[in-house]
Amino acid sequence: MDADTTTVDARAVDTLAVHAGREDLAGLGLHAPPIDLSTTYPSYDSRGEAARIDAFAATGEAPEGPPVYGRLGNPTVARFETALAQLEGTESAVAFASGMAALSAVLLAQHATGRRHVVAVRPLYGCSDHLLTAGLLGTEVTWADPEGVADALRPDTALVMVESPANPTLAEVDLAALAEACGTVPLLVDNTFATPVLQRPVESGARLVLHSATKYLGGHGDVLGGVVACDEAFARRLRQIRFATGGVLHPLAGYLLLRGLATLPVRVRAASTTAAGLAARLAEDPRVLRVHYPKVGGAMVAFETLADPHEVIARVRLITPAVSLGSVDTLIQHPASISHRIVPEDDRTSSGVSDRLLRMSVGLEDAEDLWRDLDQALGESLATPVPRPRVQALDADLEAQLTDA
Ligand code: MET
Repeated sequence: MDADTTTVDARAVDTLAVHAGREDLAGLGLHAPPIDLSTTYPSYDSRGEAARIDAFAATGEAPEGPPVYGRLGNPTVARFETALAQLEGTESAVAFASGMAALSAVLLAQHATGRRHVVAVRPLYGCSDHLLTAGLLGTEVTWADPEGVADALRPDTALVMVESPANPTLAEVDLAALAEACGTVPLLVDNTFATPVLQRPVESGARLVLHSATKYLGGHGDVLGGVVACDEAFARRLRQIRFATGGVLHPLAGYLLLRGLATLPVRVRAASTTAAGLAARLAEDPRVLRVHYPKVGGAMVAFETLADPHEVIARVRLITPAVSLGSVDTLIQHPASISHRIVPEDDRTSSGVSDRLLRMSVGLEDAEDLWRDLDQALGESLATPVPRPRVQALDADLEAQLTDA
């Protein structure tokens, strides 16, 4: 693509979201990006193909021209990668079949250097926690508070990993301070919840930015994907891992993700406005113990109720009772039962994922309609009001009192 990078660098996120990855379309006489479903790419020049395979194996650089075979790359997926890299402010991005495939590729790339130690900050999405804790890819993990990361680093530390805002508590980390504490160890920030509309972690010193593209990037609950935005040197290693292990993003998914990016800023801002309003109303509600809403904003709200959280889930009628997030419809789920079920109970609760916590992904519905549904789902007012902090992180003492009661 012939993008003028000086101009592109100066463009606002709203403009990039609409135009990035599509720079060549007018020249091709196209409006919608073409979908290339090829698994293989014919060539009468086997010597040339051998050279291209050798070059890819040696460098991981995306092949010029047709990619030989679908596992080396795909032009439709490449458009999404180009666009996401521009939105995150990185040189490159490498897309995968899911967020977990993307995280696995980062771990494999680092472990291939002989370093298997990872320092991570809880909470993380339950399956990310599980992948590190269970050592399925040979990882040895040390869990640390953000302030303890520097002390947890070892000569064989391959990676520091954090989510901010974190899934599901929406806890935030000072990314610039954390990046400083990491020194030369790469910092991976899962930016799924904030999206590049609200936060660009590389500007704070992160080397790797992870997304479950299934969520806000896709935005409509109809595509699974993952992506790592990073410098080109790391992207080359990720492409080699992707080629060898096969966790590729399907071209149709690439098309849908590029299409989703175009509306990302308007979706995120609209849903964030509604989410902030709902968080404020929940914080004033006597049936709600605690509300978690991040300073960076966003469309995720977490809260704890005195009512049985399973009953609240059972009573929603407009809100969709489902795991996942980032869709146009509002979703609610109980992390201790679903998204974080696989994390051992003690680890879950000690990282703030209480059994009372509900996590809501606010969509694009009317705010009053959503409030009416939440209001009826929360049930009758309590006979005995409980003293309640407002919007803040978990209060361990109060939680203990409630558990004992
Ligand atoms: C399979 S459970 C979780 C899916 C998604 N990562 C979420 O947090 O909702």
